[in-house]
This record gives sequence, structure tokens and C-alpha cells, in this order.
Amino acid sequence: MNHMYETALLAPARMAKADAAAIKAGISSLELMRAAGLAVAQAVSRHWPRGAVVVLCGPGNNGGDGFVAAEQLRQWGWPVRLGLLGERSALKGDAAHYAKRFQGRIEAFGPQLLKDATVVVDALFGAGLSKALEGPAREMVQAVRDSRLPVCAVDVPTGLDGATGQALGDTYIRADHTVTFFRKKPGHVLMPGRAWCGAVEVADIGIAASVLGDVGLDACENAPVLWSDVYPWPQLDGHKYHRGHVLVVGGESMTGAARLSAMAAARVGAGLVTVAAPEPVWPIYAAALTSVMVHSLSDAEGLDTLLADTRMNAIVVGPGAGASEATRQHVLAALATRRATVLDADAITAFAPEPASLFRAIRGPCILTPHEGEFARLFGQVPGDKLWRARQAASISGAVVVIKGADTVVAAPDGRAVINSNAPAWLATGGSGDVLSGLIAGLLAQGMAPFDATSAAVWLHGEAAQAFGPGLIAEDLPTLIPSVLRALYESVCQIRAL
Ligand SMILES: NC(=O)C1=CN([C@@H]2O[C@H](COP(=O)(O)OP(=O)(O)OC[C@H]3O[C@@H](n4cnc5c(N)ncnc54)[C@H](O)[C@@H]3O)[C@@H](O)[C@H]2O)[C@@H](O)CC1
Ligand SMILES: Nc1ncnc2c1ncn2[C@@H]1O[C@H](COP(=O)(O)OP(=O)(O)O)[C@@H](O)[C@H]1O
Ligand SMILES: [K+]
Repeated sequence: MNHMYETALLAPARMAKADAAAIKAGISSLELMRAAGLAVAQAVSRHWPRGAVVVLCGPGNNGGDGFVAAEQLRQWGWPVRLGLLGERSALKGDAAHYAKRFQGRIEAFGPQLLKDATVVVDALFGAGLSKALEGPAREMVQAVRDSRLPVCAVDVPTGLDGATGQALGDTYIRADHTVTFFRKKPGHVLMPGRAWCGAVEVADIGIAASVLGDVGLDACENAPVLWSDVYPWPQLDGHKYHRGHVLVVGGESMTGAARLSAMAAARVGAGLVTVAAPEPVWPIYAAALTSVMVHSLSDAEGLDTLLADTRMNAIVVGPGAGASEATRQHVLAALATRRATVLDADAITAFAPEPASLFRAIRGPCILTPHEGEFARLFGQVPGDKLWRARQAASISGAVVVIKGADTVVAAPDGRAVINSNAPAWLATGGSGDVLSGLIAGLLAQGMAPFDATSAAVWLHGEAAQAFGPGLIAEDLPTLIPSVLRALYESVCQIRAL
């Protein structure tokens, strides 16, 4: 199977096409709904002790899934209350079919349903939600929020746009657990959706992955399956130059940033790492670094002189650099070599007055790693969701663009894109972005292609932060890379051995 199919993300419109393709291939829509509702009932019984469950059903197929789940839970002996938004006679198709099979009582829709409940199943609206919630639906969502009851959402929490991860109106369900079908939707991993879905479970409802051949996909969720085949594990017959040489251009006042970047490049496996340190502060870098080499860069010696050593095959400019003319010149010198170049932080900000001059200079492999603030400085206010904005920026700049955050998006100029979902909140700490730039460069130096290297680095970065948890500071991240790599290596080897 195409690896991209495994972690494909399908926006609701494309998911509807996948449903239609599966139905055309022979599975009935009733079977799909039955499997979906059963998966929801199983999730509820797995995650909560048997108790008073309230199933809130909407007027469409999301509500249909709710009827199936409610009947299943009832048969398993759960005390079930069910409220339907709208008239039962207005239900159509599959939802009407399963409403008829529900053996319990359909109660008046309203916040009184929540009294004495222990868990809520949100089957109000799913992929079909197309406008802000109003009237009784809105009141109910607000009541569920106020009740602080645990929620299991069907497909997507009501109020969330599955395509963008944004709210369609002013209120929405915050779920503890979300059961979605066939594949995740971008809204499950893009913020704030990622935070509202709780744990997301993908249920197999009988749709074959092969439908994606015709249906396509909107992006992928970042995962090792996408790049582990091309991960540059060291070889017995290799030597350090086979593993590349990263040059990190250091700054004069914030010397820690370049050191963090350099340490990360070394830990992720670059054969050699050099920091080019401004002459006056060379002793600071030299005293702090051991295996990483430090080159004293005088004002008179341009970066191009140092880069005459063509073994330096990946360059980082930006961490702690200062948004100065000197940084601009360093960026242009690095890009002129057409070697793999990571531009972070001040290297991005330095081009804020004239972004086009940066884009013109990008002729070889280049990765831009802005956070939202730096992104706006370079690309302005691009409308649309984060996935769209990253793709636009990659197309405009000719670089792989990483928009960082709890939902880091990596997009390539050719349209490929991944959304990363493993970063814990602990990662939001000063200097962690500097580490990321080094991880990317370290993988580029070892010959990984820019989009793969960046996706892999973003994932390793998130895993490292997860492994540490609370109290993380940026210095910890490089030291956590070995255990993350070991676990990845062992899992990849196991897969190969199968
Ligand atoms: N074969 C399929 O298509 C399957 C669909 N499934 C379920 O079906 C869901 C999608 O079903 P639907 O397309 O019926 O959509 P929903 O059940 O999410 O919404 C129902 C309808 O409500 C209307 N609506 C939209 N926004 C509204 C608002 N703010 N206020 C009032 N009405 C509004 C729209 O006409 C929409 O079609 C999925 O999320 C999933 O839960 C599952 O049963 C699996 C199989
Ligand atoms: N809420 C969050 N949850 C998870 N990761 C986050 C969150 N906020 C930021 N990050 C990650 O933390 C890192 C911060 O990078 P950056 O803003 O460049 O910081 P610095 O310049 O201090 O190194 C990025 O990798 C980003 O994706
Ligand atoms: K829902």
C-alpha cells in the first residue's frame, strides 16, 4: 500500500467521496453506519465505567451513528437516554432506519437530558456541519460545556469544521475522546481542533484504503511510515564524511541558540558539525563545545570563504543571529552555494523589509522554519487555514515551509504536506525551535531530501519532548534524541523483520 494512504487526512468533502466510492464498490451505507455506531459504543464502553449515558442525536447521518451506538449500549445493559434534535419524522434514509430500530425512548431535546448523566455521546453534527450552530443545538452544546461531563464525540466534536480545525460559530463541544471513521480529518490535528477532540480514535468501518487511489487525500498526519524507508541510518562501511558536515552560523549576543542547533545536528547523526562564531565571542563558543568544532569568523572573512570547503553540505542560519545586514549577507552567501540551507528565526526576520529578495535567492534546497510571528513578517496575512497557508508560502518561496506550533505544518513547493500531532505543550519553551533547525540540518547533511528530513526532524522533536514531559528545557532535547532514535530504529527493524 502507498505509505501516504496510511496516515492520509481527508477533509469532509473528500471523505464523502470515499464513502461514495466504498458504496459503489459494494458495501451498503447501512453497513457503514452500523459499523460506525458500533465503534462509538465500543469506545464508550472501553473508556467509561457503565453508567448513565446520554446520546445527543442530530438530524443527519451523524445522528444516525448516534442511534446505532445508543441501541448497542442499551443492549449491553447501559442505562441510555437519547435526545433528538428536530422531529423524528424528519429523519431520512439510514438515520431514519436506525432510529426505527432504537428500542428506547426518544426524549425531548433539552439540557434536562444531562441531569444525572455520567457521559455524553455527541452525535449532533459531524462532517455535514456547514454553518454556525443556532437555537436548541447551540443551547445544548453550551449546556454540555457548562456541565463539564465527559464527552465522546462522533466523527468530529459538534461545532468544529473538520476541514480546518476552526469553530464554525461561537461555541463547540470539547470532547475527551473522538471516534472518527476510515481516516482522520485535518480538523482533528489542526489547532484548535487538536485540543477539542481529546484522544482521536480511527475506526475501520469497512472502507478499503484502495479508494484513496481515486479519491486522493488532503495531506498526511506526520508519522515514521512516511519517511522511515529513507531514514539515513549509519552504515558499517561509512565514515564521518558520509554522514555529512553541518555548518551553523553563530550569533554574537545570543550564543546559546546556535549551540543548541549544533548539538541537535550532532545528536541526530551529522558526521561533523562546525559553528562559525563571530571572532569577538569565539572563546565563549569554544569553551562550551567539545565534539562540535568552532571556527572563528572575522568581519573581513565572508561566509563564502568558509563555505569553499564543499564538504559542508548543510547550513543553518538564524538562531541567535540578530536581524541584521550581516545575517542577510550570511543567508545570501549560504543560498548562493545551493547547498541545503535551513533558515530560522532572525534569518527570516532579516528579510521582513524585502521578502522577495529572499525568494529570488532560493535556488537550491531550502527550509524556512517560522513560528506564526515570523511567518507573518515574511508572507503577510495569508488568508485560510494553516495547511493552506503553508502550501501557499512554499509555492511562493520555493522552499519547504514549516509553520511551527502545536500543529506544525510542513509543506513542500510541489504541494506535499504533513501536519504534525505528537508535540506536547512542554515543547513551547525558549530555544526549542533552535534545536529543531539543527535536527533538520543534521538529517539534510546525511542526504535526506528536504521534505523528508524536515518531516522526520519535526516528529523526532515532538517525541523527544514527550519522552521528557513537564519541566522540559531546550537543552534537554538534544540529549533525548538518542533514546528516540533507538526506539525508532527498533520499530523499523521489527517491521523489516516481519
Ligand atoms: N456513508 C456515510 O456517508 C457515512 C456517514 N457517517 C456519518 O455521517 C456524518 C455526516 O452526515 P451528514 O452529511 O448527514 O451530516 P451531519 O449529520 O453532520 O449534519 C446533518 C445536516 O444538518 C444540516 N446542517 C448543517 N449545519 C447545520 C447547522 N448549523 N444547524 C442546523 N443544521 C445544519 C446539513 O444539511 C447537514 O447535512 C459523518 O460525520 C458521520 O458521523 C457514518 O455513518 C459513516 C458512513
Ligand atoms: N503549544 C505548543 N504545543 C506543542 N509544541 C509547541 C507549542 N508551541 C510551540 N511549540 C513548538 O515549540 C517550538 C518553538 O520554536 P520557536 O518559536 O522557534 O522557539 P525559539 O525561538 O525559542 O527556539 C516549535 O518547534 C513549535 O512547534
Ligand atoms: K459530533
